Amino acid sequence: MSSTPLKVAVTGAAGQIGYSLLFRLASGALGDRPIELRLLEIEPALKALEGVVMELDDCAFPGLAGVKIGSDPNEIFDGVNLALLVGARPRGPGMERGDLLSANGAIFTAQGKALNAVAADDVRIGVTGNPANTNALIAMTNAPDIPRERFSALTRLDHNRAISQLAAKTGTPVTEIKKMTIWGNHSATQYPDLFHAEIAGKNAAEVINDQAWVEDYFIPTVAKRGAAIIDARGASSAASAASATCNAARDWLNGTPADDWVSMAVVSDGSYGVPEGLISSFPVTTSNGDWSIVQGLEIDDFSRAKIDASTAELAEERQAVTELGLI
Ligand SMILES: NC(=O)C1=CN([C@@H]2O[C@H](COP(=O)(O)OP(=O)(O)OC[C@H]3O[C@@H](n4cnc5c(N)ncnc54)[C@H](O)[C@@H]3O)[C@@H](O)[C@H]2O)C=CC1
Ligand SMILES: O=C([O-])CC(=O)C(=O)O
Repeated sequence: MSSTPLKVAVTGAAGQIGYSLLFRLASGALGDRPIELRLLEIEPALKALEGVVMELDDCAFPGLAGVKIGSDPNEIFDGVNLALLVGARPRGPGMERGDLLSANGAIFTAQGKALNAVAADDVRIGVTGNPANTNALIAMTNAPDIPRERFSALTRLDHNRAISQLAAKTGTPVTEIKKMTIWGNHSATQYPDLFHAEIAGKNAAEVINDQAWVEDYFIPTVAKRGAAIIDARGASSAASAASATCNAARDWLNGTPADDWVSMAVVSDGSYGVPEGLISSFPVTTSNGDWSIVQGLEIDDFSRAKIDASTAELAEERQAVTELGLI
């Protein structure tokens, strides 16, 4: 393992997710390698961010090699190996993700360009800020010199939510649930697919053996969990989103176990009929910082319709940001 610190940029670092994410990263969520944090915020939030940095200092984290803050992406992204793009306008009560497209498009255009100009050659970019898939598409398109495979949008929170629901339903530890898949968009159209998942080594759909539960409870509970949390908390999920952001980055950099896979929204190569170029969630394995889409899964008519509906929404979002001139 390299002892040179991994340079990790976090945008929106003074926000809700940032307040959980920074402390997880600094305490070793990505592994034993020390990290240097590069924190990007808008000018008015820098004072609050200074307070968060005081708290990071006060934790005396052994693995935190340095912290730099600022509002200029060209300075903050300089030489970064990992960029976690969290900063965006979050959804409030009654808002759909479409409302966020134009509000957030400009942010991801500028950040894509800055990453293209100054990030390290090995940079990996994870987008958490919503609408995450399309924000990642905007950043990727505005960073033509960075390989497209280096961009990913977060569907790991949905993946974790799906695992948790299956664990609760079957009384099984979460560690026994493997090969969960989220397909499509990080939105209410996403398709949490348990037909290839395993519970203690057995096919999850066969263990559950209750299609009505899958259709009427499992899928909507996972897909609408974000809205349920906003409704209950009056603010969108933050600690769980930070946790999933760490899980996704750790697995991307360090690899997935041989008997499992994870869900990541990555650029489609046309696999499973998902239109080429969309950033859509797939089952993936990772190794040495690279991902590959798990191939050869059988997709029945029920799953096909669900995947198609979510990817159609992604194609509409792509069309909308094309018309806005963002890509
Ligand atoms: N993909 C996922 O699973 C999830 C995504 N989210 C999304 O994550 C995003 C952040 O959520 P919160 O932390 O709760 O929001 P927040 O509003 O608490 O924090 C966002 C921060 O981003 C900053 N920001 C805005 N424009 C920026 C820019 N151009 N550069 C740098 N920073 C900028 C704001 O000043 C603010 O501090 C939202 O878009 C939210 O919808 C939230 C939960 C789950
Ligand atoms: O739903 C939202 O706006 C926040 C989010 O992405 C989630 O919790 O999955």
